[in-house]
Amino acid sequence: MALSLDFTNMFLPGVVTDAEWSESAGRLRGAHDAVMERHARGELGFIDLPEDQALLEQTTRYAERARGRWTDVVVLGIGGSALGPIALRTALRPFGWNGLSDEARAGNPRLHVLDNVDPDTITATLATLPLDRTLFLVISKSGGTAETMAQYLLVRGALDARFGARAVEHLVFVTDPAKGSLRPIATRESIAALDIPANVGGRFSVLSPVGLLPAALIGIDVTALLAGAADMRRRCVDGDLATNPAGTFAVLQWLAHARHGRGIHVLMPYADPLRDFAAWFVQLWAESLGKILPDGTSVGPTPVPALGATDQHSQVQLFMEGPADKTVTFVAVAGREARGPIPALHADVPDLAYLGGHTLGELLEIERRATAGALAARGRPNMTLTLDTVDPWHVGALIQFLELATAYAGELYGVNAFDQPGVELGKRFTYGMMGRPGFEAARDEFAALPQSDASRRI
Ligand SMILES: O=P(O)(O)OC[C@H]1O[C@](O)(CO)[C@@H](O)[C@@H]1O
Repeated sequence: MALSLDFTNMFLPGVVTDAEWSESAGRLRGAHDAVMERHARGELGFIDLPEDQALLEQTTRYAERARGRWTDVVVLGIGGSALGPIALRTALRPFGWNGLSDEARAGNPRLHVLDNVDPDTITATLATLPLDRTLFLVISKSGGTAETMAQYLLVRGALDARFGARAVEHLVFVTDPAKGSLRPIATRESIAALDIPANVGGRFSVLSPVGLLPAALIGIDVTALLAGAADMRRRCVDGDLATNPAGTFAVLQWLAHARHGRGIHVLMPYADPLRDFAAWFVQLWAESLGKILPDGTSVGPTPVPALGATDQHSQVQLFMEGPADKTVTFVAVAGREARGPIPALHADVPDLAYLGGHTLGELLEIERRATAGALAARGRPNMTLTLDTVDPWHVGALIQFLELATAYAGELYGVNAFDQPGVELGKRFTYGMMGRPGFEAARDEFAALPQSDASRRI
């Protein structure tokens, strides 16, 4: 099977029981029906993205026209508008844009994703780019996020100064079809603009032009990406616990948390190309599920990113012997056993000699199995998602798997997985302090908070 989930190690003494598992069948059916009802009402557009031919064509047509013109593509965005493009770049153009030789890039541009407003990073990036050969993708669902707008203003200033009226040729916006500040600017100035459907939220948008456009521009097969996602969508077409992999994952995570206090959910790929998927998953799981219930109770799991084997020498000590409050989901990649043969040298040095004749691929997979076994031996629940290979099809399937699982988990936790009210207060304080009109009350509310106390500084 192209993407499989082994959840044997969730059924350990003191963790998920067979009785809980059987009882969960109805629970998943309820969650699935609730998700599908919202979808039928026109919400949760992420479910339609794998089969949205119009958006795929919009994207590929733009990428075709751009072919050969740019050496560098820069995404301006943050959160869901940056983490998806980064995860795709790392997975499918491995070793980073700057690690690929010109030949390996086969004429495709390099992809940079700003993802922050650190002045040093942005200034340094802009200073090194060949502006005349650089395309900037301004990606924002809301079309108004402060960080992205600030990045845009900086870039726009540089482009205007250099190219005058032709600056707009270096820009493409990816945003809501109607709302936000970017759309009217695009219309007024004839800047190319691609759509994020109104019913697709930022962290669920990687399979819209948010992820597809940067991916297509650097030569990733976005048709295969969507085909893999569509296949996963079909596998999750009903709410049957025996056949729905995303539902199974969501139910197990929820049971481990709600029934057994395992609310820290580690995602640990054993494959460098998938390392940034863990960061993408963190936003998806955290921003979707960390919420306040109507009765005032705060709920939600805490996602933690990790990387195998690297984190075996860092976080795994905590996973093994720290508080019994975690689940670990490994992501394995099959079929790499022959890769990276280790030379048989130093036959007289036992600490080295046993490695000779094995391969790096074998070592990595054995280390993953050893860690999973060791955790299980200590009663620490874990699962393994296995991809046959890391290619666009499998990455698309992985994305749709985790997005559907998040939607189901929202129902199981009893929260709306598709809003993020908790980030608003900090934004209002920022606007107030930055002098944005209409946010004077927020500025005053912030000023009235207890201020930093000199006696508590060192
Ligand atoms: O794509 P936008 O609208 O600029 O939002 C960026 C990010 O900001 C948030 O709205 C809040 O953190 C995320 O949900 C979103 O991914």
